[in-house]
Amino acid sequence: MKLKNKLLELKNLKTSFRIRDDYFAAVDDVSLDVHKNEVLAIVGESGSGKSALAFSIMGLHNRAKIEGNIVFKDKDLANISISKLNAIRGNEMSMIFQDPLTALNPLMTIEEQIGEVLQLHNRNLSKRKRRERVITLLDQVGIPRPKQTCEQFPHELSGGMRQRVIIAIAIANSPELLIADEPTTALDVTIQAQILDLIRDLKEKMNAGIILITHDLGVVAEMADRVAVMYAGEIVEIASVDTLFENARHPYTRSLLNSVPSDEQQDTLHVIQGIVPSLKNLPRHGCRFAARIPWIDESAHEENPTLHEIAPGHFVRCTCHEHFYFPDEKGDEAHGIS
Ligand SMILES: Nc1ncnc2c1ncn2[C@@H]1O[C@H](COP(=O)(O)OP(=O)(O)OP(=O)(O)O)[C@@H](O)[C@H]1O
Repeated sequence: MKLKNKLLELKNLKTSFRIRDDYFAAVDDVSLDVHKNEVLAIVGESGSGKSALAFSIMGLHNRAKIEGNIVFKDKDLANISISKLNAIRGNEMSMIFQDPLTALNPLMTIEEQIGEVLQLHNRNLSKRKRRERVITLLDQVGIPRPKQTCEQFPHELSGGMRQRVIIAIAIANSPELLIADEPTTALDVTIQAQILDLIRDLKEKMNAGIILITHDLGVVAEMADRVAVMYAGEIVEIASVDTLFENARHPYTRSLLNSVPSDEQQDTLHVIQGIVPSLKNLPRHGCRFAARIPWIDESAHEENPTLHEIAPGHFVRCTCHEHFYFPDEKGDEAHGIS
């Protein structure tokens, strides 16, 4: 796939949190690009660093140490003043948060909350024009009675409606980059499909670049152009969505895909056991996934694993993928760690 119009470039991004007297990297040396009119999905288990990555791009970590570069349209967000960052956030770049209740102010009406974002980035907007724009946005995100909803408070709306309001806020100023962190996790399937349609519209009609963080590989298959797989703070594989589903290489990606039952695979479902270690206990040297595939010989791993471009646009970390296999269901004791 030919990609142009780079919108965002992360260069060796490292986000570390302080635990007692030391810093521990939750995002470790991540480099990736996002382009206009592209959905880049970021997948990985809980604790792999997806939200920490998103919050770093938005500059929302209070006390984390951020190293590396976050280049958005030629500005390095990791190294600009908070006032310059505030002019970009909610305007050229915005985020849909996981939990609509905590992201909305319970004491403000829906009109006030959306109006606030509009006003912040366009002080000359008259009250009448602002209200018109709020109503248009609510209509655009599929809220059936926008005028009535304007007067309501968040607790008066259903989960699906609240999530639509969050999206209306996120797209209020037609962002060029949108980060959606598990935007549909809490919603039922029908609402989920509608919200995903809205995000797709934003990409296609407004030419936006979208980072979609999700656990759900079905959502990835439906929405993504490219996929980055994160494990223990690192990107372990990046590929186009078709390549990822047809020819995933990294043992972690393969086990993620293998944990989703498919029609052909009813009898054998090899799930690699264990979880992402806690931040303090992350392995910092060698292949971070090695402990979860102990039946693969140590010599298969690189000493300092890097991302290798094994085909155009397809990057895989470490050489262990060349030697990886799922242990036979019967016979092999080393089926995973518990
Ligand atoms: N503010 C913080 N202080 C200390 N550790 C943190 C902080 N935020 C996140 N972490 C740790 O960083 C690691 C990555 O967390 P993160 O929330 O980014 O994972 P995630 O992949 O988004 O998980 P989930 O899918 O559950 O949201 C975890 O070990 C988490 O406990």
